[in-house]
Amino acid sequence: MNAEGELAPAVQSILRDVRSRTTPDERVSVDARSFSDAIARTESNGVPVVAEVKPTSPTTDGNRTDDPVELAKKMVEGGAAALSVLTEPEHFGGSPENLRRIREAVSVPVLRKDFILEEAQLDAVEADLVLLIARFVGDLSKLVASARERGFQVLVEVHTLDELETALDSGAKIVGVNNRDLGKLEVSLDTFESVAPEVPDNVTLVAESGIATPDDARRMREAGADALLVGSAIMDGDVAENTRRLVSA
Ligand SMILES: O=C(O)c1ccccc1NCC(=O)[C@H](O)[C@H](O)COP(=O)(O)O
Repeated sequence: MNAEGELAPAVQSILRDVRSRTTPDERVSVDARSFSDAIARTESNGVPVVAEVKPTSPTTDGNRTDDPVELAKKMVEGGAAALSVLTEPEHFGGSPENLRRIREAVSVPVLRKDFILEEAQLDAVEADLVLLIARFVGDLSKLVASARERGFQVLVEVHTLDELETALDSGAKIVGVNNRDLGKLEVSLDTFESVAPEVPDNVTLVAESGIATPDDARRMREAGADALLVGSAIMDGDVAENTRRLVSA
C-alpha cells in the first residue's frame, strides 16, 4: 500500500473516515448475479456499460438528490449491463441501504463501490461484486479470498502496471483500470491504453473513470475494454439517455 502522504487530501480524508466507521458483526452470504453473463448478454446489442449511481464526489459540483432507485431503474432502461453503487456516505453521498434497495429493484449485477480495506467491511451489505483497490489493500490475496468465500465476485482496481501485477498475483479475474489517479485526482484515458495490453485475455477488463462521450467509449473498447464503468457522464442530466448514448457507441 502506498504512503498516504502521496494521496490527494480528499482521498486521505476518505480513508480516515473508512477506518473510523463501525463494521457489522454478521457475515454476509451472497448468491451473486454473474458479471460475465451480463457482459455477454449486452455484447450482441451494444457496449457493456456499468452505470454508476454516484450522487456526488470530491470532484463533482453539487449533489444529485433524486431517489437512487429511480436513477438505477433509468440506467437499466438505457441498457446498462450492470450497475455500480457508491456506498461511501461522507464524500459520495452513498449508503449500503441505497445499494440494498437498488439490488432489490433491478435484475442486473450490482457492484459495491467503496473503499474496502479490511474483511469486516465486506459484511456491510450484499452485492454481486465488490471493488477492491490494489493501491489501498495491504494483503490483496487474503481480501480477495475473503470476498469470494462470501460469494462476491471481485473487481480489483489498478492504476499502474505494478498494481496490475499485484492484482494478477492475487488471482483477480476481473480487473478495472482506473483512469483517475487517486494521488492527484487527474484523469487521463491514456492510463487504460498503457495498462490494458498487459492484461491476460482470460481476465475481464473494465475501463473506469473519465469516459464522457461515445468517442471515449469507442477508444476504450478499441484498447481492449470488455466493459466501461461510467459515473459522472451518466449522472449529469437524463441518466437513461446518457446511458443509451454510451451503450450505442
Ligand atoms: O470521482 C471522484 O471524484 C473520486 C475522487 C476520489 C476518489 C475516487 C473518486 N471516484 C471513484 C470512482 O472510481 C469513480 O466514481 C468511477 O470510476 C466513475 O468515474 P467517472 O465516470 O469519472 O465519474
